[in-house]
Amino acid sequence: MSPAAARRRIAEATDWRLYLVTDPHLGGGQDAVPGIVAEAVRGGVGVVQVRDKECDDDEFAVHAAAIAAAADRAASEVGRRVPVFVNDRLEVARELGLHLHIGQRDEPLARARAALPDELMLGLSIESDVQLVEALADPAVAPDVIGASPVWSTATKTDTAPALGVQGADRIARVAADAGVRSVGIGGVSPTNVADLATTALDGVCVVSAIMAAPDPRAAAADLLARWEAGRGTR
Ligand SMILES: Cc1ncc(COP(=O)(O)OP(=O)(O)O)c(N)n1
Ligand SMILES: Cc1ncsc1CCOP(=O)(O)O
Ligand SMILES: [Mg+2]
Repeated sequence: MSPAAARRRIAEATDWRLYLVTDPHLGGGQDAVPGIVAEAVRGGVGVVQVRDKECDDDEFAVHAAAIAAAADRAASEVGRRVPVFVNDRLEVARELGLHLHIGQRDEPLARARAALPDELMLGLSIESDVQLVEALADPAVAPDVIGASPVWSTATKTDTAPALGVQGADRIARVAADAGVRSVGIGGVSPTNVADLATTALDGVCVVSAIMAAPDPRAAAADLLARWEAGRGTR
């Protein structure tokens, strides 16, 4: 099997329903994050992204390696595979052999795809229909997953494009699905609105504060997943 085919297999086998993006501030500091991630995986998180906008690449690499090890251990306890993405930092993703998520103002898509080993997934933030058309134009460099961003405005990240809303996220998810690309919705997702997104064509939701700031990350993850499933049932 070619590395690109292996990557497609990983994307197909991944449970995208609940995707956690880490935040050391909300989690009580970098050292607390691996434990939170492990608990969140035990609660049902299927994908993790390591995000820290402040530290340098060397510190980030140590932090990401600790999170990836914690996610792996917790995933094997529950008999699953949980892919780990690095936010923004291409060189760290390459160094650690982790997947990469980039946004519209990060490394250009074609350059990131060319620099990332073929077996590693590439995620891309999509803020508009036009951005998605551009991202899908060349299947050789198209992302493996997109983050429809932001669905709702959020205090966790204020330098975002205007909110897409449920309908905007659904429109983007449908176009992505037609191209065989997975999609998750990010921004303001909480227990009170996750079921609304489950009625769309999205493959899942992506959260930061709903898990990182929760008193019990495992219970928070299980609750979000149960509400997603309940909403999915009404589709
Ligand atoms: C899954 C997912 N979707 C969107 C984003 C946002 O990425 P970006 O716009 O590059 O912003 P930062 O996260 O880098 O501040 C994401 N991280 N993950
Ligand atoms: C990283 C990111 N990208 C778009 S919104 C966002 C933050 C989402 O955080 P929360 O889940 O706490 O609203
Ligand atoms: Mg980014």
